[in-house]
Amino acid sequence: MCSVISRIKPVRRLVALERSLSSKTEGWSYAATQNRLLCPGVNSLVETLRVNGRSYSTTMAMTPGLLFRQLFEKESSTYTYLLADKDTKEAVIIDPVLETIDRDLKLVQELGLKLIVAVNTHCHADHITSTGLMKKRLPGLKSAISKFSGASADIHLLEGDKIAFGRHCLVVRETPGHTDGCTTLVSGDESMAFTGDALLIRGCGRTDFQQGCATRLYDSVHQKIFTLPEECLIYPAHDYLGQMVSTVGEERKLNPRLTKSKEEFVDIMNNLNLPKPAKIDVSVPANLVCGLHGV
Ligand SMILES: N[C@@H](CCC(=O)N[C@@H](CSS)C(=O)NCC(=O)O)C(=O)O
Repeated sequence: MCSVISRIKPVRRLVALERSLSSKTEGWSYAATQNRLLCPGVNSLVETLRVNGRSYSTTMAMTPGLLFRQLFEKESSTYTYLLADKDTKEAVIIDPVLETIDRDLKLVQELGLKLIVAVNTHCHADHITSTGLMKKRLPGLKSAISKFSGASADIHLLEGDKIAFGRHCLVVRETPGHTDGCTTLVSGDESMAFTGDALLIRGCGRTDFQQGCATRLYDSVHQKIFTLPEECLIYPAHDYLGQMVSTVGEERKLNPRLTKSKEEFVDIMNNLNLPKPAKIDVSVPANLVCGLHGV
């Protein structure tokens, strides 16, 4: 197993999480987030969250020592996320897109970061990942994706795996349903969840291709995402309406699909009648090999 990935038994995970939460510094603690006030309409660009009297943009990390950037690729409406330890400079990128590789690597370089893992939340059908090309440009960079994606990568992720960067980490939760290999990546303090296409803001990933299964997606979201703290920020892989962030509490209450019964959800998903993603026939084969096929 790669050294940046640690696999711990589920019973030990709680103990480890408790330890990491109790070691917070700068007068901030996970418990403190329980008191934070969410401004109304947290989705909007300019609104703020308040923690212990301090204001934060919804695109800033609230974990001390964590650098966080939300980046957008407009053709596929994909969000890429860059997270780094401010002290060690070790960084992880989530769902980078081929078209924006130069922008993303420039930012990494400008910020003096050392990118150690490029992770895909799943095998995307609508755009080509840049992880393969990034690996060519940054020797030492490791690619990661779920074992159940069927895609090649340096690291095949499983439930409970931890992707460590400096003193931070992302914990893998398997959330299949949009595809078999969908994962949600949760920050170690459970303040942020990168949900890929499993849960979108007021929506969810479609289930009509690539092993899609509406009942599986419903169970994944209810068991693996809606069980996170209600203040946990939701960062999806896409948004088609300009929304950038939500929370577990908001989606539990307001998601028009996932607040329904499982039977109603399946009916909604079976009747979306969406056109196929325009690039599906090139994206899927390419993403099965880190985005390098035919590129
Ligand atoms: N028009 C886009 C594809 C839009 C789309 O199908 N998005 C997917 C996620 S990317 S596979 C999805 O699950 N959408 C759910 C929804 O309710 O919109 C294109 O041609 O690429």
